[in-house]
Amino acid sequence: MTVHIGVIGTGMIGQDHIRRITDVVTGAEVVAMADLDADRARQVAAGVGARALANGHDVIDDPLVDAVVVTSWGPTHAEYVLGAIAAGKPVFCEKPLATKAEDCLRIVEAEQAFGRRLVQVGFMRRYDAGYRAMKQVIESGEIGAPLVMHCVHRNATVPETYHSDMAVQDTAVHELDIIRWLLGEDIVSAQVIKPRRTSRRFEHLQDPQLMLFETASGVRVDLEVFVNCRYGYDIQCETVGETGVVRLPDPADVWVRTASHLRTNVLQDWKPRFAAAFDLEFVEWVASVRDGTAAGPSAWDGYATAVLSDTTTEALHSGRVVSVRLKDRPAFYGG
Ligand SMILES: NC(=O)c1ccc[n+]([C@@H]2O[C@H](COP(=O)([O-])OP(=O)(O)OC[C@H]3O[C@@H](n4cnc5c(N)ncnc54)[C@H](O)[C@@H]3O)[C@@H](O)[C@H]2O)c1
Ligand SMILES: O[C@H]1[C@H](O)[C@@H](O)[C@H](O)[C@@H](O)[C@H]1O
Repeated sequence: MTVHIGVIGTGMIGQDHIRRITDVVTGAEVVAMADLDADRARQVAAGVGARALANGHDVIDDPLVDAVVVTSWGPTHAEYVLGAIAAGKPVFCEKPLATKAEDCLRIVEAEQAFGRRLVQVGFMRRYDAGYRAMKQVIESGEIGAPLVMHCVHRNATVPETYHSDMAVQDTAVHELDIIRWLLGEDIVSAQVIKPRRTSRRFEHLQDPQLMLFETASGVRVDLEVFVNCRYGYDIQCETVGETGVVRLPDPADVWVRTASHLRTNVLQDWKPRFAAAFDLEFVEWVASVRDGTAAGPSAWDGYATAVLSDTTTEALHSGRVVSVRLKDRPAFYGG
């Protein structure tokens, strides 16, 4: 059976996912799409022989659409995810699930009322081979109980519209999810330390930021977010356990020795770094839609991450250690 997909939001990542569904995933086809920019939707739709519809709700309600992909701007996600749940259709939503934690809760409640998981959130790092291998090592007990985790998230640069709160809301949000997933427990507090700012970028931006988290069992995590590091896109993660250490590998590249130098290249953005993870994410999502067995990052993960994101933003502004106030996880989500 071919899964017929409708896409809402045909901007940068929407187009990338449409290409992925069309060229990489078997057993799926994009049949309809919409964008606030109708010309853009028409152009992208023509490229894959799909229909451009007037708006996102028409995509959800289209009888030929089996499942929905939401890749519009963050503040519009909640409306479309709630619409898909009301229509009883599986929905893949790019991060964030919603920009407000209370909207994530409304989604969690609507999904439970429907009675079966329909929502998957686009935390693609869970599909990255390096992170998967690291999780396996942690869970095998080979390095003993995890004690400390060191993370780095660097972007070469960001546009001027990027502001200090986005360091957590747009960037560190990936670590907020992956830390919980790797360690299998929740984060209970957050603190943000503001180092000297880079002089190479905007006056309004606190960059870099050093975020400190504590998990329920007492693991301490430090995360450096530096979004104007200039040299490239660099993601690092190291977990220190009682009897060993496990480290995320750098993306494979050749080492060149010449003219008394040894060099290798650094990737420039997230697209090539996580291309294979995005591919696998969609292969597995389409398979789960076909089988009716949702398995990836859930609406609850989207909610927990939104609460953590709010907590960390509060910590940035207050300069204090802020406790995370999460609701109890319902049994529906494995609580
Ligand atoms: N997983 C990741 O690593 C990753 C990477 C990039 C972006 N994202 C997320 O994907 C989403 C889109 O990001 P992007 O970089 O593609 O942005 P973008 O601005 O390139 O594209 C967003 C598109 O949504 C459209 N849009 C806005 N409001 C709409 C509405 N109400 N209905 C229909 N279309 C609407 C815009 O016109 C635009 O074409 C964001 O939530 C972003 O955080 C995730
Ligand atoms: O939307 C992007 C994307 O999520 C990247 O993975 C992250 O490194 C960037 O900071 C963010 O702006």
